[in-house]
Amino acid sequence: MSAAAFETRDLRVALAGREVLHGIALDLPAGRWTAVAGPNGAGKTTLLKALACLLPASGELRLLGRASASWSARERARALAWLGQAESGAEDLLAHDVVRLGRLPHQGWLGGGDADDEQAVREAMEETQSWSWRDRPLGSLSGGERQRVLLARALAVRAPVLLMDEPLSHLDPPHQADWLAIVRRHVARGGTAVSVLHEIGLALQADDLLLLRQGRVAHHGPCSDPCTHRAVEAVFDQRLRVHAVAGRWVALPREEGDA
Ligand SMILES: Nc1ncnc2c1ncn2[C@@H]1O[C@H](COP(=O)(O)OP(=O)(O)OP(=O)(O)O)[C@@H](O)[C@H]1O
Repeated sequence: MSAAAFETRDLRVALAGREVLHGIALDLPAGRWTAVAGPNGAGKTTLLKALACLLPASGELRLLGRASASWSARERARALAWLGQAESGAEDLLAHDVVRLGRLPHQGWLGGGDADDEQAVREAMEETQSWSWRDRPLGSLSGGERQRVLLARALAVRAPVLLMDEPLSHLDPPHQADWLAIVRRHVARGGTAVSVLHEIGLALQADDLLLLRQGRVAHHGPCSDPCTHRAVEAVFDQRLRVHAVAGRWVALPREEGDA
């Protein structure tokens, strides 16, 4: 798929009277995984929320080729699944019911899922290995278990576009690897994934890397491109180095005296 999942022109967001995104122009391709990285406060979460229409923004925003404002909330909720950072609430809801929320955009106004909804919920919970604690309240789960339930809720939407802000928080290395496999399967099926990741080594496993700094795009390019690696080093003030290890890219902190 070659169309853009998101196109923005002069996208601006102000929070508490201060502009924090300063005219972002982007084409994020569909059918690829884009990781978003950059220093603290660069505007990564704000950009993701603006793409999801969770924040008011000015400028142009198109989702899957159509002006974002022309989508109804329901259409958008079917097209775009959201996994936010440190989501709270719904502590008393059972994990199973939390994941069922992901099916709401597909259900009639009277609610009540059908067999297809239940199938989507079960598959999403099995994919994130959270099915076995489906009858436990969300508030009783560990940070990593909870994150897997929330990921299952996003997957249960079966949306073509997945937007995830720090999806790996609390996940141990095996479940980080499972998350990578889930994202790759989504993309292999033609889906689009955009994820904010602080761990640069993991971000460099995406197809493309979008680097933000001070509310502006510092770089946008393929993770395999050496220019992207140099841009990563620059955006973090040369405080890390990108190295090739066993055919993958890793970013290691650069200490005083390192070459
Ligand atoms: N609710 C808010 N009100 C006012 N300013 C905000 C609000 N949320 C974020 N900001 C500011 O907007 C800027 C961008 O914040 P944002 O959370 O998008 O950055 P980020 O790149 O995701 O940061 P981090 O890596 O620390 O999570 C920061 O300067 C932040 O202080």
